[in-house]
Amino acid sequence: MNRNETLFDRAKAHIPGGVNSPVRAFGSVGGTPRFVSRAQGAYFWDADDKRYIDYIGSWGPAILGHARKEVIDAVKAAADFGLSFGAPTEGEITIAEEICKLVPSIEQVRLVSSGTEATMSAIRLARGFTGRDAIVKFEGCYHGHSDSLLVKAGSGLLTFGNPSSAGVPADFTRHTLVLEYNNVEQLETTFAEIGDSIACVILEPIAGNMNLIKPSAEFLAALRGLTEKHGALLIYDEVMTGFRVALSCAQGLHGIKPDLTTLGKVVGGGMPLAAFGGRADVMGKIAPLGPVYQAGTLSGNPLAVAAGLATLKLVQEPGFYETLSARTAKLAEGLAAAAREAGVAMCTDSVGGMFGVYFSESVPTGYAAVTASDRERFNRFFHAMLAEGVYLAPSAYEAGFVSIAHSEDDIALTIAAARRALARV
Ligand SMILES: Cc1ncc(COP(=O)(O)O)c(CN[C@@H](CN)CCC(=O)O)c1O
Repeated sequence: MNRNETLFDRAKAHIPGGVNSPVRAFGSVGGTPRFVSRAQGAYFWDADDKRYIDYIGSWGPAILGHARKEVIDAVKAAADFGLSFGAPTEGEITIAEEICKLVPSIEQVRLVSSGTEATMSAIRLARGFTGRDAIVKFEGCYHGHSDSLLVKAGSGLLTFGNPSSAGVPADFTRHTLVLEYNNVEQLETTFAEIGDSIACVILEPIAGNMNLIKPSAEFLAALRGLTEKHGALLIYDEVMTGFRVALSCAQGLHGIKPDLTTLGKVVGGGMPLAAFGGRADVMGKIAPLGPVYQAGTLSGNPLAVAAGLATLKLVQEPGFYETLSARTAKLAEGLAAAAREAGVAMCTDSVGGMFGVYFSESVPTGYAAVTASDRERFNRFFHAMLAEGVYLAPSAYEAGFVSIAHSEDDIALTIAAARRALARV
């Protein structure tokens, strides 16, 4: 056995499934997870000291590449002054000011420690602000694992959701309606029927948890118009897209002003920091100002704030997103060209530093199309690329991520590896 296999066996003795987050177990693609021993820039090395070009980047946070010196130094410096105080610090003010400057729809922001906390809190706030219980999400969008969001679509259009996880009482999901992403007509019908009882609609404004799926302009316009008309709040879950697709986030690309936004991943630079924020009148309902309770021992943790501030400073460097987007597009186009040359039905898409690889004839526009793609062929491609030293997301239903540390050479090496891999799948 190699060291990854030995470590996986050892991990399973005391950690359920051997991992601290399910997707890491390679359950969807099979095989043995790679245990990271160290990482630097675009690369990580596994327990057998094999190098991989990393296209997960911690599922989005590592937009600067791993172990970026300025971020590491900021965390080290902060650590010398203490790790956590349970009392306010100036750094929390500074990062709140930076987030509000970069995301104009956010007038007030509360820091938390994970995307799940951010979306759970934003939904509770929307319910508290509107006095309504019903919420709307979309099939294929993931917003973390709070009970009211672990829901699969009900049988009919206006039938509320059923739990998608054991341990979630049906009662906890009976206020959650699950609709189809990009389905404008269904959205219009739903709001016509029950719009005045909907507290909020939450969506990934560019989906990344059913692979990369882009919204149509009509869908975005309908979301904003209908929520406004019926007094429901529009929550943009930008945990993945925030500062990933553009400095102004997905909402800046769309020219849409949501009522609330959730952030995570990039905003914490790889440390446990996430946030929810938006309209001041809505945020004014959150404790200690208002009746909606929310709290956290490690919220606004000084080391996480230091990593986030260092990251937000560096992504504002001139040309950062132009370079990142161009590199990511070059990768996506190169992979698609390699598939055409190999006669393999694989296509790609990208936006900012995110990309999607689909084993289908055309780029999917929603969940049903993604699930119709050739997952088995993706799994073979995943392992062929792993053997080539390229680490893609271990699931056909996840997006990939490029960092500013991925060089033109890394992109060229990846495309060359794909040519060899596609000949074998
Ligand atoms: C749009 C969006 N919203 C919320 C979350 C939950 O964030 P966390 O609780 O994992 O920090 C996520 C988490 N994303 C997954 C990647 N598909 C995290 C990886 C994992 O679960 O291990 C997200 O993508």
